[in-house]
Amino acid sequence: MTDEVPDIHTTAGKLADLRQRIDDAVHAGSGGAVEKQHARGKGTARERIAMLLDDGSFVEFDELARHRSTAFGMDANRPYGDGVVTGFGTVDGRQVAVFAQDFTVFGGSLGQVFGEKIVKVMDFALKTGCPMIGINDSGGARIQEGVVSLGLYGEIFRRNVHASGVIPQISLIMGPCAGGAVYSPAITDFTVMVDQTSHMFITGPDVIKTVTGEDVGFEELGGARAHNTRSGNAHYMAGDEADAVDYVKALLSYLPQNNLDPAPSFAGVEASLEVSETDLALDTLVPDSANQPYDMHAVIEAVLDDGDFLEVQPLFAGNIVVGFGRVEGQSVGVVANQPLQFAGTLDIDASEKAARFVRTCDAFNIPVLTFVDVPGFLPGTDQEWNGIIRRGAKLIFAYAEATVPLVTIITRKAYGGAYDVMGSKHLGADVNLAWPTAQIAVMGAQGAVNILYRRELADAGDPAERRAELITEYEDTLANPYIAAERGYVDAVIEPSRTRAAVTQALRALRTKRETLPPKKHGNIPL
Ligand SMILES: CC(=O)SCCNC(=O)CCNC(=O)[C@H](O)C(C)(C)COP(=O)(O)OP(=O)(O)OC[C@H]1O[C@@H](n2cnc3c(N)ncnc32)[C@H](O)[C@@H]1OP(=O)(O)O
Repeated sequence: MTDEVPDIHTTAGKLADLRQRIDDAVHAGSGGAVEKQHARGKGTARERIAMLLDDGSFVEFDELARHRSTAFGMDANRPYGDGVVTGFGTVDGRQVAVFAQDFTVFGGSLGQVFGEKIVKVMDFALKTGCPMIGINDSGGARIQEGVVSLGLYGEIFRRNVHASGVIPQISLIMGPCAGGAVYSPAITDFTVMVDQTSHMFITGPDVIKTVTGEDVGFEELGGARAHNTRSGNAHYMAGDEADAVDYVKALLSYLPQNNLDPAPSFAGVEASLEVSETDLALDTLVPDSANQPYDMHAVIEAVLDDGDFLEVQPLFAGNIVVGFGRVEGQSVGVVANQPLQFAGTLDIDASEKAARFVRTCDAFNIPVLTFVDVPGFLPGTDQEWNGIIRRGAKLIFAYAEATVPLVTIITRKAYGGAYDVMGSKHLGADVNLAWPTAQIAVMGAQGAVNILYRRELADAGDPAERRAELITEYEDTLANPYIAAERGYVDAVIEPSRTRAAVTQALRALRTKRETLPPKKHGNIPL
């Protein structure tokens, strides 16, 4: 831009003045700050928005907003935009609202005007019913503005809560996100972090060192890997910013604009119900030995269109697998026990991961497919004392209150309380199917025989031989799907190769499902 001061008494001058202000806003961060940002492998707020939105679709709000703070000499530095870029645009032609915190201006710290801009765009998303995408890269509450900053955080959290279950909310963490600032992403539906360049924590390494004496670095404490593998706070660990943005776009493709919209569907896709080669492979998937694992991904991919499965939280609680796919072009959510990890047992992390996912699907009108191979809950004092009772109950709560179509397929084990929990008929599933390899019982044969025949085994001449006989008898009598089928607890026992066709037919029939729960203020899910 030229240094020439435009004559604002003329129309041409007024236009030139506007252009100059816009240019100043676009270049609010200093050259040095932008260079530092790029050197860290990070984009600027505007570069990130450009990566997310369809070309030329971005419409900005409050580009010329500036802070009114005078403390600590702040009045000498009043950049346009105040460190956050907000507005709306489209992703694959569908509207989204967006804010991107700009670390190159005041470290992306949140002051009053910054906060008001975010509040405004959130209100816009809620009243127009479009997804809200937040890009976080910030030093947190703007220290110079004190409690006003904290107030605005509270305003944002309240809107996150009110928007929860109404519009999809997705957080990208692309830099620091510390202190109270973490609670906005925590309330949103999905949090995506970038490996090595993003951090989230309530208290940082220095405070931790002072208070507890622990030595821990940023990355170990709150990096993308820590939150994707240990805490479960994040849903995807991206290799870089482009990967993170691609994941968010993929997520959006499965989600409706809001809770009043049906989930996206690619009209005109009609699945063949003929058994295909991929379908046939399922007939030989389950090993003869009940102790041998197999990869549940094979089943999921055989059922979903083109085998496309977008896994959510793939690095956390691998004993349960959750994610999105499509059946006949229609979005579905998948919840599946994974025999490859802890034999697919349910523990606290798996229960909470699946419960949140089922509730996300239910809020956004996405049918849930559940694949069951679960030997029970993970035993141990660690699990009991950390609250597997109340935390495992969340999964029951989530299934029982879900009113979207629920289709459950038992591939092998469905033992004990875990049988009930995993999308059983009794919790309200619509169509329940079992493979002939299903074992639906109170417990596995070993445990059952030890309890039922303790005295007989103690007295037996050859206890090992007698135990083997009793185990076979138990397996032949109880560890199968037919007792459940006799009672209608499963609607049909099907050959594995018929699974895709059976699921497709079930979902076709359930498209018109309407179910409502008794009116109430809200349930009281055990938190
Ligand atoms: C509710 C809450 O949010 S509580 C949390 C309050 N926030 C904090 O405690 C974090 C404070 N900030 C920091 O610790 C560091 O700035 C970090 C770790 C976030 C980033 O460190 P670096 O990448 O080295 O960046 P650096 O510290 O140079 O910050 C960049 C600029 O942003 C400014 N800045 C960073 N955080 C803040 C803040 N919270 N308030 C005001 N200015 C800030 C810095 O003063 C610096 O300004 P300058 O370029 O004019 O010198």
